[in-house]
Amino acid sequence: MTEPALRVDGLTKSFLGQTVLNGVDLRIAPGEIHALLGENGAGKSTLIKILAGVHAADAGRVTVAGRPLRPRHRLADAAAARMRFVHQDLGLVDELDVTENICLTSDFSSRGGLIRFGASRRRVREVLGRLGVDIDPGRRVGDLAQAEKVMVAVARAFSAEARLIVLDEVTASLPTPEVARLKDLLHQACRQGTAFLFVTHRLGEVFDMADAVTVLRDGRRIASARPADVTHDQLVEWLVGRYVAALAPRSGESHASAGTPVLRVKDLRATPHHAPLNFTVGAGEVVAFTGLVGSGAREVVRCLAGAQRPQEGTASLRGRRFPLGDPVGAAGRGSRYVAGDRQEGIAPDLCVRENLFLAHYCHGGRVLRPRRERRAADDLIARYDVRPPQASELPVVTLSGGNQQKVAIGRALSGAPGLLVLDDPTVGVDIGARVAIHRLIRQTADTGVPVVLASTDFSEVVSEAHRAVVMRDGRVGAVLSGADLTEQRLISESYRAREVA
Ligand SMILES: Nc1ncnc2c1ncn2[C@@H]1O[C@H](COP(=O)(O)OP(=O)(O)OP(=O)(O)O)[C@@H](O)[C@H]1O
Repeated sequence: MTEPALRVDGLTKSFLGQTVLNGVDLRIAPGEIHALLGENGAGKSTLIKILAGVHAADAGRVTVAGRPLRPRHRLADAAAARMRFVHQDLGLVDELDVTENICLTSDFSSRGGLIRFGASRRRVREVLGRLGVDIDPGRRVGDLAQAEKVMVAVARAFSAEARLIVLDEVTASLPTPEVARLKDLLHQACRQGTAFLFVTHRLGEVFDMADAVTVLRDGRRIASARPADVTHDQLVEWLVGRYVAALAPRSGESHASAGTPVLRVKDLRATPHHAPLNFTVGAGEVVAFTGLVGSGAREVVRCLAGAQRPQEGTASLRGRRFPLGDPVGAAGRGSRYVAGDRQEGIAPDLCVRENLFLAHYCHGGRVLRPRRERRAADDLIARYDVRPPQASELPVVTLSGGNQQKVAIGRALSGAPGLLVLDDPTVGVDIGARVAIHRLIRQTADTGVPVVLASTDFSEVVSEAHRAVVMRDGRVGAVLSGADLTEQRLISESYRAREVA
């Protein structure tokens, strides 16, 4: 009988007396794509870090292709067992080309101590060819689209003759069509015997890509199954511990029509590659900018938030000049921003409570008495379901990634914003928090606040936006609303724009 590519038995780990993994078992067959699901803080990253040798388990055993790793194994042991890890930041060097990035970890071809660049490039071309990836090995990685970067990172892991590749939320900010390209690549690698452990919060990807799925909840393995044998509702129940009707997949709903335009943007060119863009957003309207990665949608939203300086353009909010590319000026007009990049969104040296009140104090809010501030922080933690519930005084960096995102959202929504600007607000958050965040965005919009959203998640765009602006190469490809705003149209318009350009 073939040994599993990975076998995990009774893995247990505690941090500061809190049990984070509790006797977790896992089996992954060679050539299998195995999805790992769990709410924020369920223990997925901790499991992966133990596999990688970053954290030592308190108990349990890891066996790779029939050979047990020694207890408290190190990074080098994981590498020797041919496990490779692709994290969300991908770990690529933008300044180097594809060949250099791939050979950095899997060795350059050399003779007599000298690197043979031609031979290295040929080898990389052969690896990319085996995976069906059409990227020139000489291209600078910084010039690639995000989906291509993900493919280079997977190819790099694959080229090291990996037996098991762990993908930690690498699809989190990839739009639906680009996930389909990644799926083809994984299937190519699987045919050659490589197995994948694949962390995602998108249940659709489990049904679309995975051969098997394991669900963790509060550090315990709740179930493992084949996606074909379970329903969406069953997965949700395993994830959150009960059936929650609100977590069923939502299709586009007819929103109340938007009010009169309050935000007017004129001739905005976010970068030298953008065409001038004119748009308005009504009171209570949610306008989404979307498209394939690199379409230029995100930059438009970042200019509004002040996170990026535009080339040119002017704006007004409720009749008053609104500064573009000026974070302090934008905040002074009541704009609140949730950054897509979590590193940008939190102050890592501060605790959760301090992070929650950062915007309040930075914008001249009244100083609260310590006890009142602690109580208010606890209320926000409960409202946004930040875990653990006693997180108030913990350093924010000890929270799981998704819970850090909930803190950033809580900070933006807690005041009374005059404009809400969101960049992929639900990346990395679990489905329960996603529903809660969407509800809060809608409640905020319902009070007359204009909302501008950049999102790579087409189902989010369909369910939350009144209007979607599909961009490509810094230009508007299409504007969709009402019955035209469907995932299918978003996909076809994203690609149609590419063909037209
Ligand atoms: N170094 C650490 N010190 C203290 N606590 C930690 C540390 N790393 C993780 N934790 C805690 O362990 C728990 C599990 O975190 P983990 O990052 O594994 O969750 P996750 O399932 O990956 O969540 P997410 O989906 O948000 O990434 C969380 O409660 C987190 O606060």
